[in-house]
Amino acid sequence: MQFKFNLSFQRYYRTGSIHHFEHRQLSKYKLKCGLEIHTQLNTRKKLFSQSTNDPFHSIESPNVHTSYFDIALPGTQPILNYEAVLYAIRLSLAINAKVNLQSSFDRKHYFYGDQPMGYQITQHYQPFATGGQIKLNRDIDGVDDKNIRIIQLQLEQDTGKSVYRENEGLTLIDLNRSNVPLIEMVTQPDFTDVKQIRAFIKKYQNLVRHLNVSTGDLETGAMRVDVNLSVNDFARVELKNLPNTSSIINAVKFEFQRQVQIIEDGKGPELLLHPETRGWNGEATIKLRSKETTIDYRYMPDPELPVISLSPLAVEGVAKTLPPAPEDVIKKLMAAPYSLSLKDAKLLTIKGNSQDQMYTQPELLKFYVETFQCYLKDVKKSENRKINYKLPTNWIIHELLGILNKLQMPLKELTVIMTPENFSEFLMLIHRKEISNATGKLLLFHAVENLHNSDVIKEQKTVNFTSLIDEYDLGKISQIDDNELEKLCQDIIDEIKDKKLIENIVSGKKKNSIKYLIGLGMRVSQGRISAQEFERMFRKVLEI
Ligand SMILES: Nc1ncnc2c1ncn2[C@@H]1O[C@H](COP(=O)(O)OP(=O)(O)OP(=O)(O)O)[C@@H](O)[C@H]1O
Ligand SMILES: [Mg+2]
Ligand SMILES: [Mg+2]
Repeated sequence: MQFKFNLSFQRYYRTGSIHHFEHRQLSKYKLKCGLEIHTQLNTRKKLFSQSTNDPFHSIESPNVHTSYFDIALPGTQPILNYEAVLYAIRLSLAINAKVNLQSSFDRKHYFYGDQPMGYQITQHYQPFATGGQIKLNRDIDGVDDKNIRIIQLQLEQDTGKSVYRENEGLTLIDLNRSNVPLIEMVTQPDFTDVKQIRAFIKKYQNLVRHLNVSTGDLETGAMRVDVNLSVNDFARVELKNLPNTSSIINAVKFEFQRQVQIIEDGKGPELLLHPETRGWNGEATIKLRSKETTIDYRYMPDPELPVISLSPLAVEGVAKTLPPAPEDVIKKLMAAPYSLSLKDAKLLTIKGNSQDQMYTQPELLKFYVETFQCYLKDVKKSENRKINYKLPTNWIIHELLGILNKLQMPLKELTVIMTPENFSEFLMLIHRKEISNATGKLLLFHAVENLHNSDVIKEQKTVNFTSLIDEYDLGKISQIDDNELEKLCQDIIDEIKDKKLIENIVSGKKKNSIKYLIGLGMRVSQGRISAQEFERMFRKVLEI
């Protein structure tokens, strides 16, 4: 039956008739979803041992970050890592959850090869924090305003990893991940469509990165999302092992349709009465286990771990160190005087993928804000008082970061010698039209590259752009003689071997190829003559 249904679903889907289906029928079907999100904390040590918390070396070097406790040698006992407790307070406060001053650990029993103790230490009866919410916001998250309530947060251990070598009939066990601290955050079933789920995951991911409690990466498994889903209040189905956002979204879409179809066929009472757990094979959700085979975890308080007893002062202390929420920073940047676009404001606030960045968001934001303030002051002193709000972002986000990436130079290193005052000096050269954009790009690149390769950094002298312009001979030829420019364009045309190209430009067959000529001109003139000037002159010379 199941299989038959899947085929008919595929047919619906592929022929596109799903749209009719949606309009005609779907309003009758109410989706209800709740999420459980597991996040690895990036503390230095593991949750209950002194091993290094570094779960991502498994393939090259399995089982290197393991203590006797992590591999469950009999007689070893857990000792709580307080850093994890501080991280948990941070995250709880950031989502307005109530930190419980007393919380405790419980054992959740199940048998699995990568779970050597035979149970996982979690918080079942008295979780770490309760309540709270995350608000989805139309202007920032791109979905209608919606409040997602949080049920609770609990601290728990991660398990080890099983590596299956099916053709050899082997399962290898790697315990580097065993006992890595996790926070499980559980939401109320408040989600009513898939866009809210996508926005929420992104927002929560941004938050844990912003708070510096986790890398938040889904690809590495540092963040793992389980989705609980029901339709019209039939039993909830839990979707597990969803490796990335697109599988989460596709699995939810599929599962919703599957349940709708079952209800349509009148089989809801028969098939959707019992909770079940399903996985995702890339095309369909597949049954992993049903209620009947659900394990009885035999939860019991862990007798080896005392209750976590927090003083209200500890919680207040952490509260004082919390950075402003990302969306407050974004709103501020989008308002005057910065007036940034949502995209640029996000870039300055929200950490992207955690790997290989030459800067942290707070460093970048500080540099931007300070440069912006200097630029405002400098503009007030200049003749042209019209503020170009985009100038600081364009040059910092779009140009400077590109250069730093190319040179693999950290922003921190650069800002010692290229201060916000210096950078504003550079922006003013463009503001006053003393140099063109193209020259600006060259100048900035040379300046950063030189600093990168020289001893200036050690001497900690700051950069002086005005003298660099002379040094590199980059002054803009603002009053270029038309005859000279004409000769330059003629020379460029004469030197082109591909005469067909010129013919095609003239005949209009390949109009756009004139850009190639302009590019050559810009290169020859080192960007000191503008593209518009070149275009005008090439057209004149070629008589088009
Ligand atoms: N009717 C429902 N439809 C959809 N989701 C639901 C429904 N009822 C509860 N949920 C969601 O199911 C999730 C229950 O998670 P919780 O961690 O409490 O229990 P669990 O899944 O049984 O335990 P485990 O941690 O072992 O997976 C919550 O996210 C909740 O919002
Ligand atoms: Mg669950
Ligand atoms: Mg759970």
